[in-house]
Amino acid sequence: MMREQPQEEGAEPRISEKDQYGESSDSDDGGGGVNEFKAVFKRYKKRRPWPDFSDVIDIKTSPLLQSRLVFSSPNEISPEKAELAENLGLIHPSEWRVYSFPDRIGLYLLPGLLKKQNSGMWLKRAFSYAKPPNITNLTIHGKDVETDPSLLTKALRWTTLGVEYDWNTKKYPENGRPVPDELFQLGNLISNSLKLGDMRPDATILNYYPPKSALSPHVDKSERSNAPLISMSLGQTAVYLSGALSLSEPPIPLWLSNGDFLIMHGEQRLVYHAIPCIGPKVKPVHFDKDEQSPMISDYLNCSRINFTIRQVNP
Ligand SMILES: O=C(O)CCC(=O)C(=O)O
Ligand SMILES: [Fe+2]
Repeated sequence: MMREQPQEEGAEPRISEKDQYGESSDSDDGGGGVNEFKAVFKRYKKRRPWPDFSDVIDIKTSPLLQSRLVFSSPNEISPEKAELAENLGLIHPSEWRVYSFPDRIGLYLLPGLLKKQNSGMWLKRAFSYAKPPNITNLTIHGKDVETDPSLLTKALRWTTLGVEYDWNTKKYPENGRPVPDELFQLGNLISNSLKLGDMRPDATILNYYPPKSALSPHVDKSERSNAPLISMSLGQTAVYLSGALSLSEPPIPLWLSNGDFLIMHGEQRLVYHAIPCIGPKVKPVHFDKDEQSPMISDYLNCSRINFTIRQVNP
C-alpha cells in the first residue's frame, strides 16, 4: 500500500498536499488532466448544505446491477466452511450474494455478510487490536477507548496489524507478527469462496471513522503480492468512491453499510478510492442498546470502522 496518512477531522483533503507520487496533487490526475475524482470527493464531503445523495448506488436496490449466489450448489458448502462462517459471525454461506460491476472487473461487493448481532463482537476486537504491541494512534496519550470514549469522536484513527505499514516511509517492512487468526481465516475464506486464490493474509489496517471524518483518494499499491484486498465495514454507512487508474476518471459512489464486504482484485486492486463521508445523518443504521457495554451500541450508532485484510508478501 502506498497512500498518504489518513487526514484528521476538519483538515482539508490531503490530496491537495502530497500524494503517492510525492508531488502537489491539486492538478494531478495521474496523467496531466482534470482531477474529476477530487471534484466528486469534495462534493460528497460537504456538509453545509448536505449534498444530494440520490446518485449514490445502493447495491441492494439498484436496478443496474445483477447479483449471484456465491455458492450456487449446496455441495460447494462443506460443514467445515459453514461452521467457519458461523464462528466468524457471518451469515450462512448459502445466503451469500456477490455483486459485480460491468465496467469494474475485479471489484466485488458482498452486502450484509456479517450478521448484525455480531457487529459488537467485531467492534470489541477492533478496539482490542489497538493495543501494544500493535501500532495505533487510537490510544495516543496513554488513554484507552473504554475509559475515554471521547477519543473516538475526535479524528480519523488507525491501527496496523501483522506486517505493519509504515506511514512515514510508505512501505511495509519485510516481516511482522502473524495477523490474528480470525482475520486470517476471514480473508482466506472469502478469497477462496470467490475463487480469487488461496490468500494468506499477513497484514490488516483498521480505520476508525468518527462522524465527520473522511479518507482521501489514494491507491493501495505497496503490497508485494497480487492477492485481493478484502474490506469489511462496521457501524454507520459511508459513501465509498470507486475510481479508476487515473484521477481524471470520475468515480462511482456506493453506499457501504454495516457488515458489507468489498473486494478489490486484479485490475481493481490498483484503482483510486476514497471515503468522502460517514452517514449517520444521511443513511443511518440503528443498533439496539448494548446493556453490557452501552459504549458499543453508541459507537456503532454514530461512527464507522473499516478493516482491510491484506497480503503483503507473496
Ligand atoms: O474505509 C474504507 O472503506 C476504505 C479504507 C481504505 O481504502 C484503506 O484502508 O486503504
Ligand atoms: Fe485503500
